[in-house]
Amino acid sequence: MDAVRSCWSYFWPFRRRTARYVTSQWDLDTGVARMSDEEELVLFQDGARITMTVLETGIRVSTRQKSKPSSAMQVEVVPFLYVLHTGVSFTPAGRTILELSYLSAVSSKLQLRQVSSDVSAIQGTMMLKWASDIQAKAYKDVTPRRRFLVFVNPHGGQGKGKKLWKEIIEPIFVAAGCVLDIQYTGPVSSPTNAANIARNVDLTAYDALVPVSGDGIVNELINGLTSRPDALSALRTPIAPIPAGSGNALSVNIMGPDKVLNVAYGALNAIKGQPVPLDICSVTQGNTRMYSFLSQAFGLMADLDMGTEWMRWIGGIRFALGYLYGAVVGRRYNVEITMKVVESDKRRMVDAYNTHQQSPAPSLGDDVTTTDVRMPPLAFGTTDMPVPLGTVHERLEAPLEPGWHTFRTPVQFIMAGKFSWLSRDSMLFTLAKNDGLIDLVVVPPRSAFASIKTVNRQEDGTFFRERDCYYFKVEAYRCTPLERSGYISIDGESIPYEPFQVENHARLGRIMSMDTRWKGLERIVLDS
Ligand SMILES: Nc1ncnc2c1ncn2[C@@H]1O[C@H](COP(=O)(O)OP(=O)(O)OP(=O)(O)O)[C@@H](O)[C@H]1O
Repeated sequence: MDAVRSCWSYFWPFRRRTARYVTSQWDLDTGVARMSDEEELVLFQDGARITMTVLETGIRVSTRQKSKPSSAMQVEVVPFLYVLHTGVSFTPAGRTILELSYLSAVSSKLQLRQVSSDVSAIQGTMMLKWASDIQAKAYKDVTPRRRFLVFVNPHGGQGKGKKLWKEIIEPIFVAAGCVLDIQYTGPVSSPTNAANIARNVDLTAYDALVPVSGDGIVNELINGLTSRPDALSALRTPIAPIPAGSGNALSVNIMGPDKVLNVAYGALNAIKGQPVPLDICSVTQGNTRMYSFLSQAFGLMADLDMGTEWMRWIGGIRFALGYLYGAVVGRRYNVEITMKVVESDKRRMVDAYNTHQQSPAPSLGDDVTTTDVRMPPLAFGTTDMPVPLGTVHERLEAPLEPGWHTFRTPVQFIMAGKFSWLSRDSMLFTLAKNDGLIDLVVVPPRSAFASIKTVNRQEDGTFFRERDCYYFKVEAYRCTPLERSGYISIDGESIPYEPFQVENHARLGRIMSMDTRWKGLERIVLDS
């Protein structure tokens, strides 16, 4: 073999001639599909010659337009993850048709590509094996043809939900052979609100609930599922969010801030993702119990969300404008906050975060199975009951001993959350790990200058380092507004401006994700 190779290189001019011969053969191409011994498949579709070679990690797809033989060949390696479907069908007329659909990453947005080509000239069994091998690699750990209950919010984000669904997401699901039930959601007041549907639907018919929306519909789905008599088993139906709202925080935390711009990636996540556990928080106001999976906000951070609803049409930038306005006006909010602190030392929290990032992600198999399907009782009661005040502080301070602490103090804002990203340009809970605890950030009143100066620190996740950013890991907390009016936001939705209490329930829900870890900073290095 070596001798042949050295002969070959010695006669290099023949190599060039052979190459030319291959090029000229292009003109003689008959347009008949063929497969070489190396399993290189040559197909013809819409005036293009497509050559496919199966590699270890995916398929190399080389496309050349027949009308322009001299044009450059477009070559793309499609990872198996991006392959939606490969199959062979036989027509009544005796033709063999290969169908292959995949997401192409050639342009900045993932694009659906579909090949459907007559491959009758290739032996049928050979073609079947080729297609089924690829299909098996494309769906290595996942069942193909998932059954989805899709919730399209036509009103979500900038009102583009329906268009995104029709033009991008539905074609991808259809190409992947998914079985679809589609519900267009209505406002909370209507019977077609997402919570109502989730409360009543037969969940055994679906592999996932797919909201084409922002976080508001996900919140409604979770509240609908938790209100069922079979709440705990219902919550195990994975939710696969597709970012079509204005904030889309859940999707950012699954896919990362760049991929979240790509709704096709969200569709792929629904098709190929695996369920990962999701903590859910109980929020009580008197005898009302509701659920939150993302964040709770009080003060400026609630005002900039709820107070800018009227600017929804401009997209996510409304949050930035709301923040700037509040900072310049210098609003302060008097509050009493009581919390059960587990950790309040930033250095120790950073160490724990870095250790978590390096250790294997917890799997669903670690979950304790229980026969009880109702929501767990409240460990810390409701706002109707006295809460242990613990040590009472008249001003903010940290670190604190673990246990109950109460602050009575004016604040600029209080925010509690479960994930690093609040939106694709805001990382407030840098140390969050969705790990059974709630990350609670309390910021005292600040000058407009200090607020604006640190805006970019919320973007890059360094805000928690600010001396006046008090960062706590808590099991539960109660927030009592001491002013008459304002906003409280739960997962971006407004609730009455009254005391509210929050406690965490670990791993009750399921979210579909192609990553076993929630997105956040890889590693945090604190200055010495
Ligand atoms: N057909 C509809 N018309 C009006 N409002 C609707 C309709 N369907 C749903 N809604 C309401 O829209 C609200 C927001 O939905 P969604 O989460 O999709 O978008 P968003 O709030 O823009 O996104 P984000 O929470 O990421 O900012 C929900 O509270 C829901 O009640």
